[in-house]
Amino acid sequence: MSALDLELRVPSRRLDASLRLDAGQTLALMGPNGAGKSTLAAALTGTLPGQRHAVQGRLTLGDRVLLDSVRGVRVPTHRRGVGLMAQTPLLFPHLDAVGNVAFGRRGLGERRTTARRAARRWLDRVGAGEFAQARPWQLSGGQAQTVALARALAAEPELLVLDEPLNALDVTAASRMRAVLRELLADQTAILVTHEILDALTLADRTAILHDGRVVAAGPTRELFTRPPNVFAARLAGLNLVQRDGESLAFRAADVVVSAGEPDATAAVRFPVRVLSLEPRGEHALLRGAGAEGIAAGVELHAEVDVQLASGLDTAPGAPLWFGVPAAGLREY
Ligand SMILES: Nc1ncnc2c1ncn2[C@@H]1O[C@H](COP(=O)(O)OP(=O)(O)OP(=O)(O)O)[C@@H](O)[C@H]1O
Repeated sequence: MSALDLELRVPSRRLDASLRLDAGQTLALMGPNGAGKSTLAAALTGTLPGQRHAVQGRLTLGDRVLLDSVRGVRVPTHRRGVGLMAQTPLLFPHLDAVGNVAFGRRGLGERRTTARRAARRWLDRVGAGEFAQARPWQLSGGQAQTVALARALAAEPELLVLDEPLNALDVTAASRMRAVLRELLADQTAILVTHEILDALTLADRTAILHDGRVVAAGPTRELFTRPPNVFAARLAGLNLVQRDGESLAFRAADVVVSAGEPDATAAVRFPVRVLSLEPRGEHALLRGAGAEGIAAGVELHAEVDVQLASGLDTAPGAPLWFGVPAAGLREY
């Protein structure tokens, strides 16, 4: 297991990011579209087009320097010890699952029988042993992704980069893959690119948020989303956000008190809203409203309401209601 230390710049894509990751930890890399997540992933694996000129900075993995643009050190992709699991499995169609998984080890000079034996072990570990003889076209999306995971792991990478590995999977296949990843990432240094807060929370010790090519927030995952340090983290955590006097007010849907009439002084802020929808969520319901006037005018706000309470309110689309938030539920950025 190796620690990761990077300071990378890709000027053509406006990426300028520094990150550190302890050996054996998983870091979730999050951020809006175009933030630079895939660019950073490709710079790590050494697969960015025009890599030689495009990427500057320093990258160390364990005690090995993989990139140092000042000293002219650039370790090529196949010698980095960085494995990639991409959004789509990209398996070789002419090889069966074992052949695909063994491929990387063969590339490192291992004998065919030894490589295939190791490949079978990895297929078993990811729960894909039964597909060993299958060709890629005989596999479902989820099955092919598990084979791709086995292939990435079979090369025994010091760092595993997973670029939105659950993206193309249906709900059942994604749940299964999440369970497999949870077990395998426990003692693997890894970077997981994801848009899903659930994946960050279940799979990653730490999370870094990229915005416009910069790391704008980083920390232990649970802490980052429970007490978002800034507006970028608050937005990803799904908090309500309203602008006031150049500041952002953030609050959780669970902290909103919904009422038919204007809230009393227990609410530090109050917003008149028009109902957009009421969506049942077990004992609670998610009430979506649009701010009707004042600082929240036109802003979509969410409140988590008790179904008993919701049943006593007029929640038809367009109905007027009030959202109030006590001081304890407010964060200002
Ligand atoms: N092939 C490319 N050629 C040139 N610029 C690119 C290319 N791909 C992405 N970019 C630019 O690089 C920047 C970072 O994009 P990148 O794809 O890394 O973001 P991302 O965070 O992975 O986004 P997404 O969540 O949509 O995958 C963006 O400004 C984007 O327009």
